[in-house]
Amino acid sequence: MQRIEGKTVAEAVLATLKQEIAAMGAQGCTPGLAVVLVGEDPASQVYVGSKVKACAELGMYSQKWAMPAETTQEELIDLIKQLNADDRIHGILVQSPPPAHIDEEAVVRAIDPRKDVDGFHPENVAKLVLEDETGFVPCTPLGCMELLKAAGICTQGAHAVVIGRSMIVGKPMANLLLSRKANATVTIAHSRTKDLPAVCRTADILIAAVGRPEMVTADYVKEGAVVIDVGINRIEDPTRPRGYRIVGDVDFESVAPKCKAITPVPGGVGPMTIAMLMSNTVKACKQLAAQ
Ligand SMILES: Nc1nc2c(c(=O)[nH]1)N[C@@H](CN(C=O)c1ccc(C(=O)N[C@@H](CCC(=O)O)C(=O)O)cc1)CN2
Repeated sequence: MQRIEGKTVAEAVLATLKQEIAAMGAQGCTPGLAVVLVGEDPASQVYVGSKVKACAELGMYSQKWAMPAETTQEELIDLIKQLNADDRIHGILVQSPPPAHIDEEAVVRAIDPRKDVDGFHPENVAKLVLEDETGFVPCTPLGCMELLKAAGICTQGAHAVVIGRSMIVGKPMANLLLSRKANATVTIAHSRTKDLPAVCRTADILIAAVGRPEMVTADYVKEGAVVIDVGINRIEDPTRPRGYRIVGDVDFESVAPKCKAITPVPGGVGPMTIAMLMSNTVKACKQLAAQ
């Protein structure tokens, strides 16, 4: 069994980006990212902190906007308009999920698609489906594809099963696997799929993006399959100093012995999400500079 170390792959991606950013800076073009957080969700605060830290480590410009939970939709969209017009900013993202009173779709539509480094804007969704590489692909599925590549997993003709149909992971993941580059045969499964374990057992590559702690057990996995665990779930654990631990959607202990390769949680897909965000911001900077 090969353990796919996302942390190591992410570090390599970031090291390459750091050199590229230094060269861009010498040409007078430093990529800039604006990260917007509405509310005080503890996990979101951690992720936003990691994004700003990654920018600093790479020599990128960043702005962090921490707004109170009661921020109105109008105030948030006003900020986005301001960031759209700011030449120092090439990438804009609003940390998800926002508070319930915010219409996330309307907020995403307000972002200039050329600065939508999360790849959530309908224009970028369309570009992914059309395989137009000028668009931005959501960071987590993009990171999963990089992990498959780094681990030497061939997707050509493979049967990939994606569990989950979210706009952030499941749907873009399926599109990437289906693309003419990857050429996988793709099944998208979800909570209403009949006999989910049986469907998953047909997968050469199983992508778990359900958001349910350790739901995918050994009976979901074919012998020799590749398993990519996208889940990041906090579960209570009084033995830990923080009072919780992070587990994936896959029960690693029972599944790993059956796998050809598997990603751990933590240290698998999560760090790649941040690395791909940095990569998308560099791409946005280059594309905007070329216009
Ligand atoms: N606007 C967005 N919101 C959200 C996205 C996104 O891509 N754009 N993805 C997730 C959260 N996320 C980044 O935003 C993210 C999640 C997890 C990790 C990560 O590195 N996890 C570590 C464990 C971290 C911990 O201890 O808590 C790991 O897996 O090793 C990075 C980014 C939802 N929202």
